[in-house]
Amino acid sequence: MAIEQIGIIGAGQMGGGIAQVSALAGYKVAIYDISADRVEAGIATIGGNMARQVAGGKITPETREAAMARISGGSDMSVLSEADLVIEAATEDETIKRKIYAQLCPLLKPTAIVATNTSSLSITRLASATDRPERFMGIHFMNPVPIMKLVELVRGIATDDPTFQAARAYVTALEKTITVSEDFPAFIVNRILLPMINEAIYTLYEGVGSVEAIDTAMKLGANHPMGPLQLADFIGLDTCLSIMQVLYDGLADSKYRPCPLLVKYVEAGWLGRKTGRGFYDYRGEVPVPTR
Ligand SMILES: CC(=O)CC(=O)SCCNC(=O)CCNC(=O)[C@H](O)C(C)(C)COP(=O)(O)OP(=O)(O)OC[C@H]1O[C@@H](n2cnc3c(N)ncnc32)[C@H](O)[C@@H]1OP(=O)(O)O
Ligand SMILES: NC(=O)C1=CN([C@@H]2O[C@H](COP(=O)(O)OP(=O)(O)OC[C@H]3O[C@@H](n4cnc5c(N)ncnc54)[C@H](OP(=O)(O)O)[C@@H]3O)[C@@H](O)[C@H]2O)C=CC1
Repeated sequence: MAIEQIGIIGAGQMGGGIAQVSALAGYKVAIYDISADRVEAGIATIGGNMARQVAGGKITPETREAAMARISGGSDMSVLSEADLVIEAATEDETIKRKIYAQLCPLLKPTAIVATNTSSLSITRLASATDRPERFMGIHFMNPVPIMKLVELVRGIATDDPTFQAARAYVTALEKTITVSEDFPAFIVNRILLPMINEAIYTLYEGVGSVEAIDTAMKLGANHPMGPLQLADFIGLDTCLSIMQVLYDGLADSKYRPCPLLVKYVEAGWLGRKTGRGFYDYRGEVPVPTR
């Protein structure tokens, strides 16, 4: 089926990024979040990010204006009722996602496809919380969406071929590269990346190195664009912890045990950049390590 309108659930960093690239590729986009303020702030951030793209010569001011005009949103879920493809990018919590699908499905066109941007959760299990498991799958973008080239596509056990092909056509129109992953905990990228980040947090926890030493070591010693603790703050420590918990529970192997220090940061509400504090404190002019 042809996809023209995209619905996005969650106006956070991922929902905003997916809305941005979709609107720039010519799709009409409706964003839903629980609070109208959150939707407004999300759309303002997209405007700011597109302004950076204009300043960098990546897009013209006219392209930005036309893309912004294709984006709308609200805190009433009915804003998604005309969507051909809804991409859920709400908090990485299975209970939240299941509640969203229960509310969403009755509002949708029968032909609409529902996708999740989950970082780790079982696509098959999430599909079973919808009225359309055959038209449900994982479309997993990477952060920051406008920059990262990769999108993982993940079928659930019931996903049908037209759904998979429609998702493939949509991601191709965004000029992203696709990898296909089987439906196992955290798929490919996060199965490999998150244990590395968790190990960096253990390295800090055990006093092997400071925040700065660990990040400098991996930036200059392994040529990573960001140090693992900087990247954890960028992803969001709540999301990192959820992914480790899904790996630990789903694969039943103690090597995935979330570091207690990661748990402590999340319990403190120090979730990284999005809350102003994580392994670094972002509230001043330059990020300052918190340990
Ligand atoms: C958790 C999951 O489920 C899966 C995941 O996503 S895991 C996380 C995967 N992501 C990563 O590993 C990211 C690692 N980090 C990087 O690749 C880089 O540090 C980075 C691309 C994020 C930033 O690169 P940088 O060179 O340090 O920063 P910066 O100069 O600010 O940005 C580079 C360019 O991207 C642009 N940019 C960054 N974020 C942007 C956004 N949201 N929208 C538009 N443009 C953006 C900047 O404007 C800049 O453009 P110019 O080159 O034209 O100036
Ligand atoms: N961060 C990353 O690097 C990546 C994350 N992902 C996945 O994308 C999804 C979103 O992550 P991310 O954008 O980082 O998270 P954020 O915390 O930035 O955004 C999540 C958004 O969902 C909203 N939300 C919470 N509950 C509901 C609800 N019931 N209905 C609608 N919206 C809701 C939140 O609102 P409020 O703030 O008010 O709670 C927030 O605006 C997660 O599944 C995550 O695993 C995938 C790839 C990369």
